[in-house]
Amino acid sequence: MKNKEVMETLRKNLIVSCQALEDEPLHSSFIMGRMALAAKEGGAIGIRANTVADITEIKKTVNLPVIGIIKKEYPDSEVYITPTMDEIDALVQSGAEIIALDATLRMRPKAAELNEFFKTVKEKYPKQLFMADISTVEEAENAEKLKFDFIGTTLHGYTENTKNQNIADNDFKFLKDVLNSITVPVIAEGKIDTPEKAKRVLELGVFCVVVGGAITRPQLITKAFSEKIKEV
Ligand SMILES: CC(=O)N[C@H](C=O)[C@@H](O)[C@H](O)[C@H](O)COP(=O)(O)O
Repeated sequence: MKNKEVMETLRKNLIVSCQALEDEPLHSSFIMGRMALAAKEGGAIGIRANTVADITEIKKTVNLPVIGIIKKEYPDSEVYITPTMDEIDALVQSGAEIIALDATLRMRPKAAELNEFFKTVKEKYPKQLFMADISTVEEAENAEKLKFDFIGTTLHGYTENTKNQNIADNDFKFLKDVLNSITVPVIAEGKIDTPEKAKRVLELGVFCVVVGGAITRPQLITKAFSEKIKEV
């Protein structure tokens, strides 16, 4: 699929994140492939996935554009979503239409800084689409300057600066601030856990929306039920 086609396909649509880490009950590339198929049957137009193994299985199972990431922890950095060139190289090989990476201003492994790192990435892979996973408006503005193709709110609430914050707070105030600050397509991602929230972020003007756990992490879905009934 050409980049222009990918953009057109995803516009105003739903992407489902199909991820299960090693310590999760559904950890299995086969299962992630079936999750992607279920997502497609339900109307998803794209898939977000972690690891080359999962992406390969998903691409065998459904013909949908993929946002690929590799989550990898390094001892010298808090950055874990596609932190280094090793993960970028592997994702390019996997054929992921879009590669997402941590675009916070935190130090990357081996004391690398985002701006220098991403310049090198773009020089190496000028035709690849990239998504910036950010947590603050400042990071969104920086990612726009770096010429990322998409900016996602993925890490809002997951960094030291933003912990305890939720994208839906104050009728999506953070998201509105991001949308007012940049012109690059914004992808709403992270804790969009109801169909109503997905609709609301599209009304506010995001390019498309990614939903993960609320669709593909049954242990979290179950927890929401089991905790609710305890209120009785
Ligand atoms: C913070 C982080 O590591 N987020 C990850 C990024 O890929 C995934 O674990 C999330 O499931 C994904 O962003 C979708 O979000 P939610 O599952 O809340 O709909």
